[in-house]
Amino acid sequence: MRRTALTIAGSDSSGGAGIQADIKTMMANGVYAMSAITALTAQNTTGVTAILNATPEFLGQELDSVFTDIFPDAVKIGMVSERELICVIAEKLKQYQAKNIVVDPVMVATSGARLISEDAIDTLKQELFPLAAVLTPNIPEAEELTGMHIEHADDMIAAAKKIAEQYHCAVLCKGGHQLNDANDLLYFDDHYQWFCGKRINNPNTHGTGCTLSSAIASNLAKGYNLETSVERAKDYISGALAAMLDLGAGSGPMDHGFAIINKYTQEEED
Ligand SMILES: Nc1ncnc2c1ncn2[C@@H]1O[C@H](COP(=O)(O)OP(=O)(O)OP(=O)(O)O)[C@@H](O)[C@H]1O
Ligand SMILES: Cc1ncc(COP(=O)(O)O)c(N)n1
Repeated sequence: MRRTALTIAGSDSSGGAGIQADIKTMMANGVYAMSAITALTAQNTTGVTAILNATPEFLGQELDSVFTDIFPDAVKIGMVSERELICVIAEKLKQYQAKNIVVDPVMVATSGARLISEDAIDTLKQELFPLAAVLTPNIPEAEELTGMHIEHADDMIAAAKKIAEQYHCAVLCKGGHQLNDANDLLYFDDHYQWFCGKRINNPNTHGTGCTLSSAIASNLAKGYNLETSVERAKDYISGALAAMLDLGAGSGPMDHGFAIINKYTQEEED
């Protein structure tokens, strides 16, 4: 039977991050994708110009519609910018006993735009983190969550441990951007494991965080354990970066469809 996954996140009009990246990733990873949209963003590869949040009532109705019909085998949570929206998500996830929850604590876009209000970060920690199977902060997010300064690989271990112990969940601290790009640290069950990838020299990294967390959720939905899901997700994102899609004037999107070459696309590609 086809496995299913739900993304609860914001829409990116340029299609490289957010809901659009999540759905493309889930499809490319072989699961049926569903969405509950928390916000519309007017955004492209150079920046975010406007954000329109869903109302908490509407988000609740989206979640009811999904959970009462096609129950997701995994849930990925991305951009949620307001406290009331976070509370509705937590309430519904508990009500429906959602499983395999991956929380990407999205705070700032690659382009620099802030995607969560300051006061919502505490609510995110209190309401959503304890429900997560795994949290996937990047280095600035891990710094914000711990108050620590992360400069070396050892700092990533210490920060991930601190977050994991505080919220009783696994933590994948992503090395991207600042430190060592392709090396991510998974802290779980009182130990850690590095997932080392080959750094791909591609400036187009818009949506890497969304893509990685959705690929992890997809693999959890298919029944893989956490370590295997992270390994497979890294393999997928490396392929999407290595395809060297080059679109837009800023940090462009990856090629989420790099692995889906079939009779409908082959003729045009040749
Ligand atoms: N140049 C690169 N080559 C290979 N892998 C990369 C590269 N840059 C990032 N990654 C990988 O992409 C994944 C996402 O990490 P990253 O730190 O970019 O997340 P993020 O900062 O949340 O992303 P974003 O905010 O851009 O969406 C990680 O597995 C990371 O190792
Ligand atoms: C709707 C939405 N969600 C998440 C991100 C973060 O992705 P990135 O940091 O790659 O811009 C984004 N830009 N837009």
